[in-house]
Amino acid sequence: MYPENVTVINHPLVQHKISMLRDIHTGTNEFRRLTEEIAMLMGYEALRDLPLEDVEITTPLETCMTPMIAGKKLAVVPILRAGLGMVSGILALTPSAKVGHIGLFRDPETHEPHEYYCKLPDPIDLRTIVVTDPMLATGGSAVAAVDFIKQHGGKTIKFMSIIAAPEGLERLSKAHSDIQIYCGHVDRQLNENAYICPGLGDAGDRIFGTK
Ligand SMILES: O=P(O)(O)OC[C@H]1O[C@H](OP(=O)(O)OP(=O)(O)O)[C@H](O)[C@@H]1O
Ligand SMILES: O=c1cc[nH]c(=O)[nH]1
Ligand SMILES: [Mg+2]
Repeated sequence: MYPENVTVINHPLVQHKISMLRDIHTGTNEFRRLTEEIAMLMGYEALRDLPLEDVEITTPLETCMTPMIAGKKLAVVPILRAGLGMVSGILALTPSAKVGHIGLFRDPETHEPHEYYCKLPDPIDLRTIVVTDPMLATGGSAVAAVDFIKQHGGKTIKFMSIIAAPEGLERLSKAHSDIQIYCGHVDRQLNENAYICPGLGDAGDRIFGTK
């Protein structure tokens, strides 16, 4: 039903929390908490292919070889602002991950993304990079962020969004068929202002309490 590089994480806990996130009555505090929890649950799934290596551990009874995550080369890269809300959820799983930032805002008229900040951890080419943004609408911001990471040398990229529009999902998966895309729910469509319907409104504003 979706392109090969797309995974919809339809776990009941994720679906339940997304429904709470959508609710117009969900205030900033709860919205932040839910965004963090959903990111953690999605991260559990999105990171299931992290490489393991056997290391020697001494238990109270004996010494054994037992698996641990190989290397420590993970980077979480939120798309500012809204992607920031997902970072703590991923870091709860991988506390040693480095964090980069890509600042993009969408022009309200043209819906084209504009970059205003970029800082990525070195060596970016050796890291698994998890890009976070709760909303994948037209896909313009996601495509621009992944373009940018690739220009800086990034190779292994996973994109995580909580809600995706079919239009954005198609655009991102076509533009970057070599990355893995994870989303919590695929909504019906974009409206004339390129907002996702039914969606949840403006994720950045709801996370940070701005309007
Ligand atoms: O798929 P697109 O059509 O590009 O739209 C999605 C982008 O729009 C929102 O950011 P916004 O521009 O509102 O910035 P903000 O996070 O600072 O609020 C959202 O967080 C995505 O980054
Ligand atoms: O529905 C949308 C679309 C873009 N950005 C948002 O925050 N929400
Ligand atoms: Mg916004």
